[in-house]
Amino acid sequence: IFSHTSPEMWFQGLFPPSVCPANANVDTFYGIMFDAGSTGTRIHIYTFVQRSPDQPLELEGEIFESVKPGLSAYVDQPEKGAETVRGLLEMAEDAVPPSHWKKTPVVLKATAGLRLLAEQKAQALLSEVREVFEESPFLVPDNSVSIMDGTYEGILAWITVNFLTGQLYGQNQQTFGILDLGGASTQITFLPHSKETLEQTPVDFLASFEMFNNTYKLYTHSYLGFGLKAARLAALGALEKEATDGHMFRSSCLPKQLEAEWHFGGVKYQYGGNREGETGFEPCYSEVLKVVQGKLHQPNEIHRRSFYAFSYYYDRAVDTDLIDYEKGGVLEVRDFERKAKEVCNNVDSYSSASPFLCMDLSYIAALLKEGFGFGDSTLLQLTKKVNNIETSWTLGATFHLLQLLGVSH
Ligand SMILES: O=c1[nH]cnc2c1ncn2[C@@H]1O[C@H](COP(=O)(O)OP(=O)(O)O)[C@@H](O)[C@H]1O
Ligand SMILES: [Ca+2]
Repeated sequence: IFSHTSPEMWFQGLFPPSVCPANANVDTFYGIMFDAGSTGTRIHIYTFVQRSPDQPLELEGEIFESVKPGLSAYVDQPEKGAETVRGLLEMAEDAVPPSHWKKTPVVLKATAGLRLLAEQKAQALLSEVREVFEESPFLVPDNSVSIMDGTYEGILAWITVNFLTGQLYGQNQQTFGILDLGGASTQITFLPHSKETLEQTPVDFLASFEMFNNTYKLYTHSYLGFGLKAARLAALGALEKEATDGHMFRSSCLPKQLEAEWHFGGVKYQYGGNREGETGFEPCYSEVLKVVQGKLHQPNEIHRRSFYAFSYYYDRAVDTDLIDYEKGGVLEVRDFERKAKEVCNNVDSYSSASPFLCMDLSYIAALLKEGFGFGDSTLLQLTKKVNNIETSWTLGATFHLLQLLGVSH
């Protein structure tokens, strides 16, 4: 059982915690969770305190670091890929006191980038990472390096957000749905209230689990290939083609005169603007529409639920000044479309930021509206951190891990 106290409250006493006599029994626990995403690898080192043996663990803080590119970029150099993990793990040796190393678990879960690789290549990468873990001074549980099922990605991120916003304990639980837009996959997760949703939803979109003495039945799905970067390739038509080498993929979403190269998942792509043809929002939107139209399940109930959105929803909103990088903010779905029009109809003046900005914003608008079926005026809470903790599935995964290891109940 966990509870979350905001950091401000811990320092209300007269004494800092370390010298306060009442804290003499406080136990500290650490948990190390790696997120091997399609665009980068990240380490989350969580600190928990337990004030007395019968009290729940409290989340005290997080240390976060990341490297790019992700493991899948090292598809043919697994050892080099594992070295990036070693570098991050060395940070954990500084963050966790040596006396705690042996009982601090370290786990890595890979998401869509590795799901898309050939099984053998993905396993080679994971086995190199396993060796790095075994050489470390930390506790390496069984199955500590794996590819995570997309269903868990959504559930665990939902747990993180609702835990951090205080919706999983106490009275007045009003949970939030979550929208995560990664590089290679995207997740939608919420707690349905209506019987119709449960009846009209394919069974593999529903997941039951128990936590904090409650049973939850969530609507959740991970769409592989619908992350922002995978969507770029789909819009460019680069996924249908067998041989990408030497072929120039053109799009009306890109600056007319642009010609460039791009590496993703270990493959090189050449792409460019529509030199002869049209550019701008209208033709671009119809390109990205083809990527999502009719391909996603549209639960009616999303119109009546509130959603937190993060990852690339957040990053692209920051890039176009829709929200502040530190503070985040609340947006309407239509704000993404409005920005997409602005950027796409002026694509040359924005291309220094990223030549893909018009395509990315158009895709986000299309995904939300035509993919999931959100209305123009649906409000989205854009958030990167809550109480200074990253909104990532990694916290939910760490809870689950500590529970399995019997550190908490
Ligand atoms: O801890 C985090 N907090 C917030 N955003 C994160 C965190 N880790 C990754 N992201 C975001 O996730 C996006 C990249 O997706 P990722 O590389 O995880 O692809 P995938 O989920 O498809 O494997 C980026 O927008 C990045 O900012
Ligand atoms: Ca991710």
